[in-house]
Amino acid sequence: MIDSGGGKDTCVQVALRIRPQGNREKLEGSRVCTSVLPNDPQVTIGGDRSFTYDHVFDQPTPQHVVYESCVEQLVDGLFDGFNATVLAYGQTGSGKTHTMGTAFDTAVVQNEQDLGVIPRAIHHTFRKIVDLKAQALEKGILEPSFDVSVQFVELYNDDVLDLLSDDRNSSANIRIHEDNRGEIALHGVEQRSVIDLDGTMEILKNGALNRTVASTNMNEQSSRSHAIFTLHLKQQRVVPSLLEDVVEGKTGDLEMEMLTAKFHFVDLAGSERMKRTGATGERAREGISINVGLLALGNVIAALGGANGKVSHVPYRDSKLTRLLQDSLGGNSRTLMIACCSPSDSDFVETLNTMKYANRAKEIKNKVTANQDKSSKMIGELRGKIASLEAELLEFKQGRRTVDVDGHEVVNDQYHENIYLTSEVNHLRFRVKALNETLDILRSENIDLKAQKELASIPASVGGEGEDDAVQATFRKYLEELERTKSLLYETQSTCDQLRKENARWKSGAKAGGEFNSAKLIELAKQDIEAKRKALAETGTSDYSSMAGNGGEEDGTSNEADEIDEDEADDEQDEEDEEEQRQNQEAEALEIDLHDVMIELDIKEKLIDQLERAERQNQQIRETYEKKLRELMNRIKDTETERDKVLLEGDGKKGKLSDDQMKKIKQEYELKIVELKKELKKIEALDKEHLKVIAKSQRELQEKSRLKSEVVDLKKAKVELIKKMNEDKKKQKQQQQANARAMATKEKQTRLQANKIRNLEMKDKQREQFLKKTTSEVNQLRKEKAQAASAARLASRNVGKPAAGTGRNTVVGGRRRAVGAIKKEISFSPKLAKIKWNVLERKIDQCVRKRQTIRIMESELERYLNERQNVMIEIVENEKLFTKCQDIIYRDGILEVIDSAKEKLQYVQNQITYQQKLIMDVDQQIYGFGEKFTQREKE
Ligand SMILES: Nc1ncnc2c1ncn2[C@@H]1O[C@H](COP(=O)(O)OP(=O)(O)OP(=O)(O)O)[C@@H](O)[C@H]1O
Repeated sequence: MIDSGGGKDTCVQVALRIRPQGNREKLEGSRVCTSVLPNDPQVTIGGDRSFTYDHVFDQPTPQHVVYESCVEQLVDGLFDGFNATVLAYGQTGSGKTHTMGTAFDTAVVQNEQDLGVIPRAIHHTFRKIVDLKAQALEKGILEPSFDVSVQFVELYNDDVLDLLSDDRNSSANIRIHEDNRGEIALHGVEQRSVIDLDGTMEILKNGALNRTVASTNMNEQSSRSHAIFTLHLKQQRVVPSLLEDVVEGKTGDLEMEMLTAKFHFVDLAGSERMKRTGATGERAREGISINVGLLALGNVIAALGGANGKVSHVPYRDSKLTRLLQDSLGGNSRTLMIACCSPSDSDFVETLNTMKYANRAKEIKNKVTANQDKSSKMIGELRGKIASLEAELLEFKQGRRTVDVDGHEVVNDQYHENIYLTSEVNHLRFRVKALNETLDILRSENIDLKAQKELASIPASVGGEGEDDAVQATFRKYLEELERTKSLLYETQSTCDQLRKENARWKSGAKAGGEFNSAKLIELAKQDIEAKRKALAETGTSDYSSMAGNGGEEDGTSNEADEIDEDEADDEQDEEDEEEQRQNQEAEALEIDLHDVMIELDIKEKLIDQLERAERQNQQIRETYEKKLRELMNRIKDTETERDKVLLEGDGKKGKLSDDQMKKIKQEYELKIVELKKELKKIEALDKEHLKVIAKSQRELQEKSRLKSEVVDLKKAKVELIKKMNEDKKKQKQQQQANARAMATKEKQTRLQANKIRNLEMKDKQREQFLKKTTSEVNQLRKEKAQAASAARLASRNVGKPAAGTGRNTVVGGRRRAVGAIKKEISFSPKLAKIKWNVLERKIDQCVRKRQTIRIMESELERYLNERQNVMIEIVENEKLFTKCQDIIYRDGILEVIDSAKEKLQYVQNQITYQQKLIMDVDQQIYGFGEKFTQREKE
């Protein structure tokens, strides 16, 4: 089972798949050289060499078993944000494309059982999406949203080609990019969004058919490139851990999280031997490129699975293939390598190599973590915060909440008071309406009473009751008219009062030159605009001149030689920083200017608005005046005619109304007319005054149009300024990009230099250690020599006076030690180093010779394999001849030939087995020696 990961070290999983023997192999008489024990992930090759992997699939294993055993769980992990990679490796024709499921044949409809890993994974992904959505619906929570997209590229002759692009030559724009989290991504490659199985399968099929394929001796449809199909999955879902809490009622908040993961399906091109594939020309060139890529991959695997798990330098950058697979090997990905091999002994060497390659890959440790977007969690929190703050702000705006002098938040009483007062106002409005209605009733009653009173004061009429009613009605009419005129007069008076007040305010404003003097304001604004415009023009020219200056400087800089000198690099860096700072300052200045212009525009527009409003007001006032004048004049006219009519009627009814009464009525009317005329005069005077105001506003209007044109100018200036800012920003961006490029090159060079320095330092250290060791050895020898010399001196002094029984022995012993020491001194010399060197050379020579032996044995094996093929052909042809031939004598002869061919076949087969065994033995020896050699080197 694949580990769950979670930031822990996870080993690369390895599965070995042995394909069934092909017809050609059977015809050639190839024997099966691999054996797998049932229910044991172990494979044995050549009878006695065994390898153990995470999974071993023998010849008849169907596609779904491979998928379900080791790929399905990787697809499941994709939905928890874990990256995954499936890597198919193996010799040409070993079944990689078949296993991955990209062997599409336009003529043949693929059987569902034959579907490989990729189609099954796509199917699984879309089925899981539907299931997860249904589960969410069932639980009554927010449905997760998914965004699936695919990429399909091939690495052909170390060029990355987009298999989904119409332009096959677009590789120039494709870049391999490593982001700051160390994730590898391809830029310039089409990433197609997909929504269902059919659409994705169509894309996969089209891409696979675009892949470079050619026929070789080993495979009819041999892939000539490494292909990488990538499935990207973006998922937004409710955080599952919190979901349980919500279901249990512990919390009511659901949090969303964003998960991203990618699944690389890598179908590597098969390793091949030119001799066997028969590749020449273009095919040979492709073969070399394939092998180079695989060799680089092998080096990366070897470095990652290094001794004791210590990884020093991993040569990812040696090829594009390894660079693209950087995440998958030693990075953040659950990786499965499916090593494909042939069971036939004719592919013995390749199969053995594949098994060794896969064995090394088992040692690689990846660090797997879920790609969860931490910011999505934060966004949820921030959204909640914004909502509560908005609600709070609304309360502040409404005045419900305030802050007291101590800075404490308090709920405002005024808010409640306002609500109370608003309801009171509504109530009072209602009351006013009711009172108005009562007033109307009282007024009409008053008129009735007045009319009755007037009538009572008139002596009893001659015309009887009917005539009295008529007179009362006339009185009523007059009195009503009188009341109406009175109320109109009150209204007009109050309007006049208001206008008078307003006029006085305007006048006082004009006198004081206060803030309401629009003419003055406009004047001020004009002056301001002029000043700003001048300032802007000056800034603009200075900007351009400074920019031009910069351009010159830049040219100068770009022409400088690109020497890798640290001081120079620092200076350049400083200059670049200064330049950047200056440009930033300029941009800031421009932005301030733009801000000022915008404020100016705002002020001007507000002014114009104010003027327009004043103009509208004037117009309205003027219209009201004119209306009032018209009305008053009409009313005077009406009252006059009414008076004349009443007097005439009074004349006609002589005897009914006395002269005094007539006079009184006349006087009343005259009085009214005089009052109305007075009013008219007043309004005419006001009208005149208002006309003056209008004339003034006309002048202001002219100012306004001037202002408007200035605003247009200012807007133009703003557009120009924005354009200029954009241009500057563009230039700045280009400059920054150029700087970044230069920096990257410098960094690369620095890195290279650092590497060089490190290597040299290491060598120095080694030399130092060697020197130390040698010096201590020399010192030791010197010491011994000195001891020997002193012993010799002592011995010579003691000559002639030997100690009883020991004298001679001591001398001899001393001499011997001295000679030994001298011998030792002689043994440490260039001669000794030469001997050591020779040993080393011999060992290297031995190793090379063993490798050469393997090569010879391999070609010998190949010779026997060819021979077996020929013998098989001979046997088959003779058997055919035998069945066809009727002649008994001739048939006997054929039988004899067949028998001897079979004997030869047996011999050749034995030779093949022997050669394979030999190869394995020597291979093991070299491996062992190689280990020892490395150890010695370390020592
Ligand atoms: N497990 C299998 N069952 C049946 N047939 C298989 C199996 N594996 C491979 N084959 C057949 O073997 C042939 C070669 O397989 P395939 O093209 O997949 O090899 P390959 O490793 O991709 O080769 P190359 O590296 O040259 O592209 C094909 O005809 C394929 O159908």
